[in-house]
Amino acid sequence: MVVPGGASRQESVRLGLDALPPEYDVVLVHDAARPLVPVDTVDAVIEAVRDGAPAVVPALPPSDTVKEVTPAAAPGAPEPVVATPDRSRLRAVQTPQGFDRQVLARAHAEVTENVTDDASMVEQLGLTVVVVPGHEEAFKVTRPLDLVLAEAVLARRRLNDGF
Ligand SMILES: C[C@](O)(CO)[C@H](O)COP(=O)(O)O
Repeated sequence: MVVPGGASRQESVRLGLDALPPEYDVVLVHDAARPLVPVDTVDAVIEAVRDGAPAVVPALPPSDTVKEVTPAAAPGAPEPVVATPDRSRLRAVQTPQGFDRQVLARAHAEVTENVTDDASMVEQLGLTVVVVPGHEEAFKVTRPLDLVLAEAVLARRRLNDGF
């Protein structure tokens, strides 16, 4: 089933949820921009939801040190650093994000502010979101270099797996 998207990522997810037949109680929200996510990652997300987690995200520890900044005083000016979060507690989150259907529906009914992922809406309900291991091949293909990497991943898969 294909449903026309909305004006925002949240609205598109909500429209998809509204159209979902009643028999499905686990819902995955995936970025089309992550076409190479391995099936094992998808399976791990589904399994964690089936095991009782209200919301599950695949994620990787960042390999860079991450800084929090304040916005630059003028466009192009250097940004002042305000903090360096402890990297061992940070995770770079991917998709598909998995949800108990009722929980995701409640999040979309109650949370109105703009967010960058659905799991953060569940966090705002005060429910626990859990992390399962993500995969380096689940990166977003949004920049020219990502396309080069995607082609390399596909070439390796063709060589190793025949597809
Ligand atoms: C959901 C997401 O992929 C998690 O990293 C990310 O937030 C999506 O961001 P986008 O700007 O909507 O691609």
